[in-house]
Parts: sequence; C-alpha cells; structure tokens
Amino acid sequence: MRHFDYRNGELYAEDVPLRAIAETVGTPVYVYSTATFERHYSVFADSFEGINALVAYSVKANSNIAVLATLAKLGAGADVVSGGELARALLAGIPGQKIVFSGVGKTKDEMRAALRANIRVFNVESLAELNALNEVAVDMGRKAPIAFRVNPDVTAGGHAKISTGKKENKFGIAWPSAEAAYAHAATLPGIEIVGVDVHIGSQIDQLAPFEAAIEKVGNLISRLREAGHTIKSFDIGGGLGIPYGDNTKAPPLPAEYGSLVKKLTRDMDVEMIFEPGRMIAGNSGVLLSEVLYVKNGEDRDFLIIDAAMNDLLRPALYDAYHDIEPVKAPGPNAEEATYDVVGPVCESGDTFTKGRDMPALEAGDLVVLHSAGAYGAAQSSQYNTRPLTPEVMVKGDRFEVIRERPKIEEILKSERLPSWLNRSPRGQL
Ligand SMILES: Cc1ncc(COP(=O)(O)O)c(C=O)c1O
Ligand SMILES: N[C@@H](CCCC[NH3+])C(=O)O
Repeated sequence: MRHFDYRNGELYAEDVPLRAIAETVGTPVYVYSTATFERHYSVFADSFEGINALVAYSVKANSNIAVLATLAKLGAGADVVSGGELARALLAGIPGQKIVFSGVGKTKDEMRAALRANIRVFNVESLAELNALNEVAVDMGRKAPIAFRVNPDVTAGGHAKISTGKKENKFGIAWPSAEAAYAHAATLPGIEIVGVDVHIGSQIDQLAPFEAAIEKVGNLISRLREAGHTIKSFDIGGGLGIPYGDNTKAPPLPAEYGSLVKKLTRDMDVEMIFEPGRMIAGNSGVLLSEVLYVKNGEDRDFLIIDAAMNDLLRPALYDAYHDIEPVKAPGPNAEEATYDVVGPVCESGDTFTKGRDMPALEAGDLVVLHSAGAYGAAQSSQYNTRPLTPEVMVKGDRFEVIRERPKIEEILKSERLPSWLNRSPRGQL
C-alpha cells in the first residue's frame, strides 16, 4: 500500500493533498506519513515474532522528535550515536533500557549522560574507548554494560561511502583482536560485558552478507562463552536496503531477513538487537519542492527547483537515485521532457539527477523527491545560508509542522562580531 499516491489528479500524503501543505508551509518541505512509519516498524518487528528481540530504531536516519515519539508508542527502542541523539530519544519517551549507544568517538561527557540515563548497552569500538568508559564508570561508582562492535570484514552495501564492515573501514574492533579485547574488558572494574555487536553497512540489497556476518559472529560468541564471558545479546545493526524506484535489484523483504536471522540464531541463546534506520524511515517521507525556472542549456534542459543539495545531500554525496514525480498527475496526453534536475546552490554537484525523462513542467509546478525520509532532513545543512527545510507530519487527514523553517534573523542571531569589528557593545551586528 502506498501512502504517497495520486488521487483526484494530484499527489496525496495519506488523506492530505501535498498542494495544501505547500500552500500552508511553503517549499521546500519534508513531508512524512505516520501510517507509513507505523507500517514499516510493524512489518520489521513482526518478522522477529517468537524470538527475544529489541528493535532499536537508528535515530540518525531521521531524528525528528515527532518521528521518535511515533515509533516509541509502538515500543521501539533507539540506537544513538551522540549525546544529542540520546537527548532526543529520552525526550521522545524512549526508556534508557531500550537505548543502545553506537559510534567510534563517544566523549566522556556523552558516556556520563548515557550512564545517568541507564542505557542498555554501549557498543564499544576500540580499547582506547573502553578504557575511557571504564574510568567514567568507576568515577560514577557504576558498571557500564558493553558489547564490542566487531568488524567481521565482510563486503556489504552498494556504495563505498556506506560500507562499514570491511577491515579498511574505521568501524569496530579488528576481527583478529576481538577475543583479546573481551579478555581485557573482563579485567576492568567499571565494565560489564553483556554482548556482541556488528553493523556491516547500509542499503544492503542481498541476504548473503548478513548470513556471513551472523555465522562469523555466532562462532565468536561460542568462543567467548568458552573463555568464560557472559554473552546475553547479539546486536546485528541495521543495513537492510529499501527500493528507491530505480531498476536495481529489489532488496530482501523484512520477512525474508527475519526468517534468515531466526534460522541462523535459533541455537545461540541470545537476545537479538536490531538497529534499522532506512528501512523504517526511507519511504516514509518525501521532499516537496517547487519548480523555480526551466532553463534551456546548450545541449540540455535544466529544471531548477527550490530544494537543493543542502536539503537532500544523498544524490551529491552518493550519486543516489530518488524518484521525482510532479504533484499534479500528468494527463494521458502530457508532453514528455528530459531534464537535469538541479537546485539553486552554487555547486555543480547540486544536481538531483541528469537526463531524467519526466512529464514536461513549468515554473510554479510542484514536484516530490521520493524516498527522502531517511538521511534527508537529518543530513541537511544551511549551506548558502539556506534555512533548514521544515518538516511536516501527516496523520490521516491532518498535518502539522514538526520542525519550523528558521527565519533568516534566527540563523544570523548566533553569530557575533569580534571586539575589533564591534559596532555595538554586545557584539551584535
Ligand atoms: C551503527 C549503525 N547502526 C545502524 C545504522 C542504520 O543503518 P540503516 O539505515 O542502513 O538501517 C547505521 C548506519 O548505517 C549505523 O552506523
Ligand atoms: N547517510 C547514508 C547512509 C549512511 C548510514 C549511516 N551509517 C545514506 O543516505 O545512504
């Protein structure tokens, strides 16, 4: 079922015409569907029915508090990678015991905040980080629950910039050092070993890399237990790919992924932890934008829209494909055109697609970039002093702004003139 679909000749988000959102909030704007978030979460969680599992939504994919609160109501936990994400997850009502803390560079302040929040587990990525965590925990009179994120050296994920489980990647404890790392952790007074963690990449479109990683980690768990360690949880990270509408191979369905995990972990006697991000958020949101100009270049036509690479970085960063559709349904005799779709930012990389065939459009028409719910708003910036894109959540026939578009004055407010350029006593411009 598509929650972004044409009805009465125009594109809707659930029961709300996108045109109405553009008229009220302006463009560019991210629009999310509550029903899609809920459906994706349930489809994913249901595929692990019968096993002991925690679904810790990867907050980095889409960290809006309204998104987190929508998922929290369904029982989701959170995978966080910073003190900021931790604060968001707690504010959205996700209990500490459902929060896992990932990332290669946690600071001592972030460790303290996470210990105070009584999180479930720190996914530790180096001995240096382990020692820092031990110091913080001892100082606080606590024991920090840890899993090592191990790097199984398997190939996964489409783009080099999103592969994480190869030995040349910065992530995880090198596979040959894993057992020694556990042996060291067992000697530290502020550390309690609770599990093993792995995350091999993102937008993974086959089951084989997951299978390879699970088998490797399963064997590691047996060896760790033989060495006397208590391993209660196995976190297999996120990474399940989603369809982006291009003609690449369709990724496995959550049910297929779930069956594989259940089959391979049946005899491991562990609680499974999952950290899905894209799978939950990616197709739950679109970026709605208005055509500013059609420009005829020497050998091509440019569709210049009011969204840009600062709003949705994925095409510029990973050559990612996003479906682009007009909000007004093209009629049967609609003229076709071929466009390079670009934004207003002063970079040639500010290009969403090149040579794409689509219905002919003109200034003032609305378009959506699909599959923009994950790593869209979360990766946006104010480059070119373009205000952060607002976000809107739809539920049935209602919609509300869940992040406002900052005014230019608000953006400038945090900047100061140094004293030598000062024109006013308080450094204000
Ligand atoms: C540690 C960790 N967990 C979970 C995720 C979420 O990945 P995905 O959005 O591919 O499910 C990521 C990002 O790749 C990650 O780095
Ligand atoms: N941000 C990336 C994925 C990176 C995942 C984070 N570890 C994307 O848009 O595809």
